[in-house]
Amino acid sequence: MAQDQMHQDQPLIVALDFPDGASARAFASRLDPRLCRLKVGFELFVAAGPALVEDLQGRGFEIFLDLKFHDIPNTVAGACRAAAGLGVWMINVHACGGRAMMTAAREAVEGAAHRPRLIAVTVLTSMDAADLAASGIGRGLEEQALFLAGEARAAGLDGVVCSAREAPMLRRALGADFLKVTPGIRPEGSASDDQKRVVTPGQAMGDGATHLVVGRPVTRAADPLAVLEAMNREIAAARGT
Ligand SMILES: O=C(O)c1cc(=O)[nH]c(=O)n1[C@@H]1O[C@H](COP(=O)(O)O)[C@@H](O)[C@H]1O
Repeated sequence: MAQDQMHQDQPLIVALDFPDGASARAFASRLDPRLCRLKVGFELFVAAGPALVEDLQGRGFEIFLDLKFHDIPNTVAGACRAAAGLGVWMINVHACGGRAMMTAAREAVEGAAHRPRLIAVTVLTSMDAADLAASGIGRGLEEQALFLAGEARAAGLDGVVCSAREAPMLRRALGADFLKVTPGIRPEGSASDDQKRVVTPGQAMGDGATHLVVGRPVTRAADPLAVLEAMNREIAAARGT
């Protein structure tokens, strides 16, 4: 099966939050690219760099390079261009960097030979209303997520990272095609860890999430493949497929 065909309907993204390339490679060898994409974030990218991304892609995994760029437009555009050059499937920026920054990011990836999906982080799933207020934001949680998602859409981005709890509201406001990548996913009965807004895989899909990011429930599992298979079954049931 062509890689594109294999991946196009796969909503699960496993967060490879490991401290070094060796641990990430060892863990990835226990997974199957037909069951998930992989997310490489700050910790791993700083430790292991582009070579690891290329290695994982060589094993058939599509990569979400989660570096959450947030800087002046010119700097973010350059970072996005460099990330696109790695051939990754998806990259992201922080929506609170502003519309000009997001527009510069979008123009940079549009000019690249390989155009990754470009999405923006709205309100982190580790934050609740009190955290938002404490960081000086006057809007409520949902209002802020909706505002930032609207800014991302106005800048021409493909979607947002948001809590699945906000997905129904964002689907109503911005449509089903605007990507809603939702971390804070926890299968029934698993620990919330530091996530304050958690949702089960089935519930997230039912609520309009297009992709689910899940880390520790898979990376700390005794049998990660079994957890992925169970999550994929739950997703298929929620989609009615
Ligand atoms: O951008 C992200 O991926 C992200 C945004 C957000 O609001 N919340 C959030 O948890 N994440 C990422 O999603 C992953 C969640 O991991 P677990 O909490 O272990 O499932 C981590 O890699 C986070 O960096």
